[in-house]
Amino acid sequence: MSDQEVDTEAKVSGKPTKYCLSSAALTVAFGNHKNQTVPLHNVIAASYHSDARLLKVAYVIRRKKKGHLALVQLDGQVEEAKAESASNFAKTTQEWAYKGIKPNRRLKILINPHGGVGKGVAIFNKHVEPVLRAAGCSLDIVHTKKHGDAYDIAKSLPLDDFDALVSVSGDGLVHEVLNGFANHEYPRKALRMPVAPIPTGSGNGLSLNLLGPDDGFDVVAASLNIIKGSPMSVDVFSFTQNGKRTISYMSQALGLMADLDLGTEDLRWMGDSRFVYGLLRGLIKFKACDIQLSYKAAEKDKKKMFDTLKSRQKIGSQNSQPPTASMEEESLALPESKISLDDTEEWTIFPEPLLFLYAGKGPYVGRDFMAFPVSLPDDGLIDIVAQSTTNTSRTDVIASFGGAAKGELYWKDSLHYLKAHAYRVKPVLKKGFLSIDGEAYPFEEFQVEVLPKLATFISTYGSYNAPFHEPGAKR
Ligand SMILES: Nc1ncnc2c1ncn2[C@@H]1O[C@H](COP(=O)(O)OP(=O)(O)OP(=O)(O)O)[C@@H](O)[C@H]1O
Repeated sequence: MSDQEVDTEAKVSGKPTKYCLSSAALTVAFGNHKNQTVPLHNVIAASYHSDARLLKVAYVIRRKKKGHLALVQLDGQVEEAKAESASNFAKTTQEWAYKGIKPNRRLKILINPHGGVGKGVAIFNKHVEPVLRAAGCSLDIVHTKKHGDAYDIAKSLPLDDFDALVSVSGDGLVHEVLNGFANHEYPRKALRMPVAPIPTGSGNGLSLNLLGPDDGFDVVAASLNIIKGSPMSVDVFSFTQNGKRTISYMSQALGLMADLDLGTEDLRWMGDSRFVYGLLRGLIKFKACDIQLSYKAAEKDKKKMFDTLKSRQKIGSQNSQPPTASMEEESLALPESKISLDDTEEWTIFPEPLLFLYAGKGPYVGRDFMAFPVSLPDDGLIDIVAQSTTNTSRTDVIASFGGAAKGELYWKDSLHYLKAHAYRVKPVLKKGFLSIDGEAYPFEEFQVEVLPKLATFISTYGSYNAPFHEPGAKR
């Protein structure tokens, strides 16, 4: 045992068990079983209860290499002679497991019982609540009863009573929460409240972006993120339509990309497969959506955007900590729009008919589609993807969707990809779908502008966790 290690022993279910703690991991050896080594990040609680001489340790581990995380709670009976060592061990484990992280977080939890295939409550009760309770979090749980409840709760949330807001839902409820915060008495302070998803909707893009493709649908990984993750500042968008401003945090879609979401509501029973079905249906029709797109571009060079992403990934979490706001700043209103609706200076009108327009932040918009692979949480820009119907065939576009889950569409010459400060859409025809963060909005003229670093999510990685490579690159 080195200076950096602490150990103790106890009996778990009558079996002698050895615990060894290093600065990186906890190792547990039960009787003759193989040692279990748990990274400290996955250790969520350790305590010693002198009255019953009980050492309690809780962590989450993957039982199979590619399996989901599962909660392990060890209650070890400690011999009298080992009481002091067990007590020190518990204290040190708790300290090391929460280095730089606030333990026992106070959580406001919103559950949409009807999100996705309607299993949100059951999943929360069985898999999420036990983990959060084992970590000593305090839970204030509300089941939303209708559309709009999450907005109202966020709008009047007593901000000092909670460390984070947890949304047991899909991406739609988070849209409501952020808009509730934007209309709070102290909107800036409200938007600094860290928000984290437990993925139980049909669209769970936010969870995929924060946790990555392997863990994005793992509700225990999402719980661990809530317990151990750090606040990460993110840009959001000001979406103005008919003089009304709404906050969008993820995506705006028109044409094929809106049809596959809003045009497949009747196929909810399919879970997120309905998006794939909608995509194929739309690609076969290959119908242009009649809109005029214009934007204020910041960058169009795909290689440069890719290189910026890679250098940001190298810096990792150092960049992501939210700046602390002063009291005066926190009581300010939301920032005003900087770009007026009639501004045309440095604006470009996109000249081609569009199969779809997709704009947003966060690489994944669904499990099967990394739409914005070079998106960054806080570059102050919005990524815009425009697929024209000229100079490309239906077969080419269908073929290019083969690599959509890995963001490979990005490299196709026929796909226009750019980063912009703002953009504007004017529908030419009357009929169509417009999806804002997966929610239906009127198919009417609108403008979108970036509001830098206004909202806060809880993140384990300090940026999005979406693996994206150059074509042919070694993995
Ligand atoms: N009890 C409820 N009954 C009906 N709708 C609700 C309820 N609670 C919330 N909603 C609404 O359900 C919508 C979708 O929420 P959620 O984020 O959970 O799922 P989603 O993945 O975005 O969409 P989906 O409904 O396709 O699963 C939101 O607009 C929200 O306002």
